[in-house]
Order: sequence, then structure tokens, then C-alpha cells
Amino acid sequence: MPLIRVLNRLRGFVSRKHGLESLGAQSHRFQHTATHSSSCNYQLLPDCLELNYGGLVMHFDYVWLRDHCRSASCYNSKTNQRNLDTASIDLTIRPSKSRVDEHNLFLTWPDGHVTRYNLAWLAQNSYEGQMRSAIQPRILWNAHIYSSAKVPAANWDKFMSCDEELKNFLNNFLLYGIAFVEGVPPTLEATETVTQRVSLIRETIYGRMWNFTSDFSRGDTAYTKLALDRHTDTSYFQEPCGIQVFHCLRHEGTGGRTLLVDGFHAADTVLQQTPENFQLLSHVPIKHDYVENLSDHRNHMIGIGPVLNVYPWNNEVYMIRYNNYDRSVINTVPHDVVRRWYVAHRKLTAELRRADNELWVKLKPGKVLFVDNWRVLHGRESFTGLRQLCGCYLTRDDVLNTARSLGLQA
Ligand SMILES: C[N+](C)(C)CCCC[C@H](N)C(=O)O
Ligand SMILES: O=C(O)CCC(=O)C(=O)O
Ligand SMILES: [Fe+2]
Repeated sequence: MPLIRVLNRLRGFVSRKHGLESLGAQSHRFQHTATHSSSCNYQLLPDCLELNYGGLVMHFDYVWLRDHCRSASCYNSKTNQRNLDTASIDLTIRPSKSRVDEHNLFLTWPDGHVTRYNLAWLAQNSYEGQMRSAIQPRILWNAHIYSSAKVPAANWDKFMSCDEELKNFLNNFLLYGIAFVEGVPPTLEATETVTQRVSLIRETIYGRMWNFTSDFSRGDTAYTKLALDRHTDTSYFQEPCGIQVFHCLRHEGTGGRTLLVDGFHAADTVLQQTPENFQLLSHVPIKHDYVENLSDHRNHMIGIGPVLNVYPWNNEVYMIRYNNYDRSVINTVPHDVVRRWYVAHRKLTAELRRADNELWVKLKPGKVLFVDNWRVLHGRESFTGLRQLCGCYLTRDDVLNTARSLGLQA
């Protein structure tokens, strides 16, 4: 069976090539009438309304149009919630009258209800408009790109008191997937305070704030002095933690540097050089798990999903789940797909391991690192001596919420 069919069956995945486009391909079969106004023109085709506005040709399904009526009876603009019961719309509905003025399209529905759509709103919210708009602005980096960008760290005092400092910090975080705050008092409490300026803390099986040394207090290699290869954390959660915060409170010894690698940069190289590998990594479901059997800590967490998570409508990677330590048995695909998946995994691993992609930093007391755990992989060098690391995970929705509230695109 060709891979794409195996994958479609596995995930109910509708690829752009095999599904969505062919669904839309029938729109021009019937005769239609065209209507013009100075700034736009539109046509009521049998199965959609075609709108040409600002140089963009858009197609709107009639049920979609009825469903997106923003009149007071259909939509509560105080709460920004829909009032209209979508299930009450006749699925064969067509407007009985239509007209445009300079800024609006007006449709009258068979029951007499009139909907006014702002044309700019339609352009912004159309499928075609979304396809054209820029994806989340981000700068894919290797060590050289990141270092030459000389991205400034935020300063603790300013960070806590000035929204502009927080905004710059979040802007850098969104662009690069990592950001630093300096001058933070080297305590767990101050680390908690600095993270709460950004988001809510995500409590997990490791606690709310954690503070650990190499005492093997938990059944995981993180709690040793061993080196850790690049990875993302909590790959064994159905929704891996969005952000990880690290603050090294003390280290009396050698080694222990932190490794950071931009997973999206590596994924992009795989896509450019070997799209078939990208396709496998973004569609083959892979299981990760965390099994802990200590007397105080018994846990079994399982997360299943592809290594590269992409939005199906534009193929944009939004999350990488990569942890070779915690990857579990592969039993979700047949052996021929397994063979090709290992090839793809090797290609991605080679990219992630390129020396020029490795950014090494030594975390020092006072310097707090925020890592986008959906994008940037972290690791560490082995070390000697007492090393104490504290931090926490953050809920991604709340970090993005803060960014949006400051006017950033997130
Ligand atoms: C120590 N700290 C709580 C930060 C994380 C421990 C998680 C380690 C696990 N192997 C993973 O990669 O998810
Ligand atoms: O010790 C470190 O620097 C990081 C260990 C690690 O990967 C983690 O805690 O998630
Ligand atoms: Fe980790």
C-alpha cells in the first residue's frame, strides 16, 4: 500500500493534494452571474460565493456565511461568542438577495434575516487570506545565526516592572524559541516570581517548581551527573509541556554546560532536502513513555504523536517531539513504514547533531533561561561536583496569551 494511503487510514488525514483541493474543484461547473462594485466584485456560484477584493479571490461556503453572521441576534459581541445555533441552518441555504457597498457585503437570507460582512474582515478570515498571510514570524537559527543576532537578555528589575521589557523578551522568545532574564536573585522564589510575570506554572509529576541535584531522587537520567543528548521534555505527555524554565542556583565543579538546538531549523532542512523524510516524521505516530518505579514515585505516562507535528492546512511545523531516551516501542505502523521511518529519523538526527547547529551556554546563578519545549531541544554536558538546577514548566496557552495581550502576533 502506498505510504500516503497507509497514513490517511491511520490518522484520517486529509492531505491538501488528495482531499481538500478536489473537494473545491467543482465550483465552476455551473453558470453564474457576476456583480461589480468599485472596490470589489463577487459572484454567487451554485455552491459558494466568490469574492474578489483587494486583489484576492476568495470562496465562501453559504452555510459558512450564514454561520458567521455577526448581527446582534447571531453573535454576542460583548462576550465574543456565537448565539446562533449552527445546527439550525439549512445545509442547502442560499442568499435570496445580495449587494455590496464600498466596505461591506450584504446578504439577505430566505427568512429575511440580513447579514452585513465587512469586506476586510472577510479577506482576513477567508481560507485564501490565511494561506497568503505570513506564518508565525520566527527566525530559524544555528549557533552562528543566534550568536550574531546578539539578542539582548532581559534585566530582572526592568522585566518585573516594565511591560516594554516583557514585550521585547517575549518577542525574542517567539522569534528564537529561547530567551534569557539576567540579574535574577539565585533563589527558587525569585525564579517562581520571574516565571509568573510570563505565565501560569504547569504542575506535573515533577511538582510545580522543581529544584534538583544529581541525587537520583527520581527514576530519570536528569537526576544524575551524566551527559544528556539533545531532547525535548515530557514527550510522553499527550500535550508536552510548552515551555521549560531553567535556573542554575549553584555549581561547584566542572562541565555541565547546557546545549540548545533549534528543532524547527533541523526540520526545515529535512523538508528542503528530503521531503519524503519530512512526510514520514510528520505522519507516523510514535509512542513515548515514562515509567518510574520508586517507592515514593510510581508513574506511567504515555504520549502518542508524530515527531514533527504540522498544521494540516499549511504544513507548518508547530511542535517537535524528540527524545530518544523516552521513546517507547514502535508498534503503530507496519514494518516497511518502520524501515523508512528509521531512515527519516536518522536524517533528522544528523541535522540536529550538526556541530554548527549546537548552541552551548553555561547557566550561572542569576541567569534564567526560558526554552520553547515545542521547538528547541536541550541537553547537557556531564559534570562534576554539586550542581543545583531549579525551574518549572509553563502552560503554553498562557505564555501566548500574555504575548497577545502585549500586541504580539502569537
Ligand atoms: C528534572 N526535570 C523535572 C526538569 C525534568 C525531568 C524529566 C526528564 C524526562 N526524561 C524528560 O525528558 O521529560
Ligand atoms: O541538567 C540539565 O542541565 C538539564 C537536564 C534536563 O534535561 C532536564 O531537567 O530536563
Ligand atoms: Fe530535559
